[in-house]
Amino acid sequence: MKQYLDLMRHVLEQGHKKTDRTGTGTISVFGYQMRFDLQQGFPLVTTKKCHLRSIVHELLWFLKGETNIEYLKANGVSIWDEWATADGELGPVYGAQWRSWQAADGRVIDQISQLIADIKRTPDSRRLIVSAWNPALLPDTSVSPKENAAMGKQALPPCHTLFQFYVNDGKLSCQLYQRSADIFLGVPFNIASYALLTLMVAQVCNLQPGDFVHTFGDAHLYLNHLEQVNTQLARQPYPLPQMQLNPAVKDIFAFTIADFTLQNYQAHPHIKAPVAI
Ligand SMILES: Nc1nc(=O)c2c([nH]1)NC[C@@H]1CN(c3ccc(C(=O)N[C@@H](CCC(=O)O)C(=O)O)cc3)CN21
Ligand SMILES: O=c1ccn([C@H]2C[C@H](O)[C@@H](COP(=O)(O)O)O2)c(=O)[nH]1
Repeated sequence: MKQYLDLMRHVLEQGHKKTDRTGTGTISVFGYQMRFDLQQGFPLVTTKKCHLRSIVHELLWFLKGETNIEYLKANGVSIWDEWATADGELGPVYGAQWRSWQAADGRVIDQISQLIADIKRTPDSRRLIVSAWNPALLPDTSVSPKENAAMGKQALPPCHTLFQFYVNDGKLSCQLYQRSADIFLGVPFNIASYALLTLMVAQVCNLQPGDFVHTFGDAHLYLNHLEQVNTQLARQPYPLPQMQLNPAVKDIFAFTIADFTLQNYQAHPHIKAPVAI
């Protein structure tokens, strides 16, 4: 995961100080790109131990189209707790936009089913896109994420905003545009999550995995993560692990946690950091 360490180093060296919504303060750059060849191993950060279970459950939860944290809590995943209402609601976040985008004419669009059908039917298409960015549902910035969720708005506007697939030579690649990226806490999750999604979509479309291209808008290191970042930069990455999917699954919505096996994951100890709310 040299790419990830290079991103951290780049932001430390080239970034500028910037205030932010959470009041924490960041060092930030605008615009950056990483590329992972998914044939070379599964891109899970090795310079700190990452909790793959949370990442897989979060992705399965998006794919179910759910926006209440009940499923996550039932599976011991707490990463969305701080933004949800007492009833567990987050408003119409990723799951809602991916699976049930409400069109002005009353149609409900399942972008994921549409995407799979389009990849199978027209792999050369340049329109293989899923958008989570829906201007009609953006939160009111004068109130908190929880208050927005309670009013039916998104608790947070989607950070992983839009992704596109590309088929070439029997291989499926995916590019994500992430408008805002918490490099220490969020990005290891985002890389692994989209790498996994690419493997899953490739399998159900009978394609081999290609590249995951990760493009950033505001990529930032929170000022209260800098010690953790330096600890990580002093560590040597290990070789990448491999991800095995149950080959019998041919429906993108049929995957369960038991269908994912991570092999040879060698990582340095976990590093704790506070999350900016
Ligand atoms: N500031 C901020 N950073 C984020 O990465 C982020 C948000 N806010 N808000 C919405 C989601 C929630 N995500 C999160 C939230 C918390 C962790 C986190 O605390 N990770 C710890 C523990 C992981 C676990 O419990 O499994 C870590 O060490 O990775 C990661 C991603 C990503 N997003
Ligand atoms: O998947 C995610 C979700 C969120 N983040 C980070 C990026 C920012 O640090 C915050 C969101 O705050 P905004 O003010 O809405 O940009 O969460 C992430 O890195 N990955």
